[in-house]
Parts: sequence; C-alpha cells; structure tokens
Amino acid sequence: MASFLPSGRSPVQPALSVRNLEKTYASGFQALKGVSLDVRGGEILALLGPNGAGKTTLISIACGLVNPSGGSVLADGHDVVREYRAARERIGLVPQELFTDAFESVWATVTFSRGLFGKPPAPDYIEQLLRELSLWDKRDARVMALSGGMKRRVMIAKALSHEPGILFLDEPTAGVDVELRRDMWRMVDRLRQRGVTIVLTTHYIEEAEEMADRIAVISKGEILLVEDKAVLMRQLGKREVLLTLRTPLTELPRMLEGLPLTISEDGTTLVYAFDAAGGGPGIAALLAQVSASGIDYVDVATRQSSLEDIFVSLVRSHA
Ligand SMILES: Nc1ncnc2c1ncn2[C@@H]1O[C@H](COP(=O)(O)OP(=O)(O)OP(=O)(O)O)[C@@H](O)[C@H]1O
Repeated sequence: MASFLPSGRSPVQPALSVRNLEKTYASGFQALKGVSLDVRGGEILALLGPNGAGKTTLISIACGLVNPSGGSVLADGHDVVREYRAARERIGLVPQELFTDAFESVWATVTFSRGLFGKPPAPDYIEQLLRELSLWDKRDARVMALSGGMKRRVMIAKALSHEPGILFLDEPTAGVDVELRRDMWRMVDRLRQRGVTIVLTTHYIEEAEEMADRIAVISKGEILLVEDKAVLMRQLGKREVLLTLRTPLTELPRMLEGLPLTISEDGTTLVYAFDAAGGGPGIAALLAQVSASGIDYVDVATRQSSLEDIFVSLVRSHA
C-alpha cells in the first residue's frame, strides 16, 4: 500500500500543532484552558487523562466538529477553522461513539466515506483496508447486522478510507474484545510503518505503554506533561525490591526505622521503594542492614512501576 506521508510537509513541521487552545462551552464550562501541543509527523502520541479532562473536546476541535473559543490547531500547516477542507482531508477520526449508515453495506459505507473527501475511487485500497480489518468477508453485509466489534472495525475503515496522514483514535478499544484489541494494535503498527501520525486516547494505560512513542497527560483542561514514553518511565518510574519474609512481621525493627521500607498488609513482605534514577541507600547496603537486624527472608523480587502508577500519581497531585 502507498505511503500516507504527505508530500508537502517539511520534516520539522509538526503534523499537528495546537496553540493556546481554549474551549468554553455555552454552559460556561471551561473544558480547555490554553492547551499547546505539537504532534510530530509519524509518531504515536497517547493522550491520557481522567474522565472529563478535555480529550474529546481537543480532538473534536481538531476535526472541525467543535469551534474553539481561542487559540488554533494546524493540521499539516492548515488551520482547522480557516482552512477547514484542506485540514480535514488530512485527518481521519475514529470517534468514541459508533454511528454509521446502518442500512448500507460495509463496502458502500466505506467507499462513500472516501468520496466525501473528494478522493477518486480506489477499490484496491478499500479491499486491502477491509482485509486488514478482517471485514472482507462482511463487505456485503449491512452495517446494522454486524456485531458491536465489527461496527467498530467499520468506523476504523471509514476513518482511513481517504488515506489521511493524521489519525485520531478516541478510545478505540473501549469495550471491545481481546481479539479486536489485538487487531487494532496490529493495524496501528502497520499505520505507523507507513508514516501515519496517530493521536490515541485510551483508558487502558497498558495500551499507551504498548503503543505510544510519547505520552501527553491532560487534566481539567490543562496539559500536565508531554514526554517520550521511555524518558517518562525512566524519570518517574519507581522500582521496588520485595523481600518475602520467613516469619511475618507486624512492625519494623528499631534499627531499620527511617529507611524507605514498608511491610505489606499481611506482614509477609518487606518492600523497599526507590526511584529508578538512584538515591536511597542502595540495594546491597539495604540488604545488609536487613540481615543485620535479624530479619530472615526466603525470596527477593523486583518490580518496576508502570505507566499507570506514574499517571495516577501525576493526576492525583493535580487534583
Ligand atoms: N457540549 C458540551 N456542553 C457543555 N459541557 C461539555 C460539552 N461537551 C463536553 N463538556 C464538558 O467538558 C468537559 C470535557 O469533556 P471531554 O468529553 O472533552 O472529556 P474527555 O477527556 O474526553 O472525557 P472522557 O474520558 O470521559 O471521554 C467535561 O466536563 C464535559 O462534561
């Protein structure tokens, strides 16, 4: 399949450039409070945030579905308000909610979607798309007769029908089964290889951990952080050493007080938490002190905090 990389984009120009974006709904609620964010060409950015953080509002503005109250969004350099058509044809959207032309066949729906963007027919491309999404066998079925998971695949096919260079996936795997989730991940990987820029919102943090190049965290209409996933996990990740005790403990021996040690609730494990960047007494010194205090342990394991732990503590500190 052809590369989707837009020919006109200079390598330094972000695929998506969000500047001081503000949205106050008619109710007076301020959903976005000056959001600025660049999404690099070809990257997968996961936009994480609790319910009501403003993720869908941001995506809806980028797709021209909601008007901003201030600021701008450029898609491949085109302003999504002033140059709506040019911007929109570069963007594919898989929305949170399923809505499709229920009476049409899968083939007709996806082909029609492409036509809406003024693109010439490309039956070979549509066929490949449907095959990749395991929809080929269903091409003649009416959309209304499909299962929820299949309908979601149709939404994805529609979003990709006009070969956009930027794809928004708004909680694409909410409520879908494991098989579809895996298919989705494979699809995203293929799109990445073709140079498609992807902005993904998800409540499944493991999904962001698995797929994203960078993570942006949004809360209450403000971006709290945008960082490479690897850097984020290195900087904010916590590591723990877990000692399984021969005899359960109820409290720490005096000589271990003041060390970053905790006893698990059932008393069977001693947990030493330290940050991945270093600090603390060091594992060898700690183990020596534990032994010197007379504590005997039968097993040692380590655990690294996940993106989920990092995310939860970030959002909590912004509450
Ligand atoms: N049309 C609207 N009128 C008034 N308030 C709205 C409107 N649409 C959204 N909001 C409010 O704006 C805030 C942000 O909503 P948004 O859907 O962007 O959040 P989200 O991060 O996508 O949340 P979720 O994870 O639940 O989908 C919420 O408090 C929501 O209630």
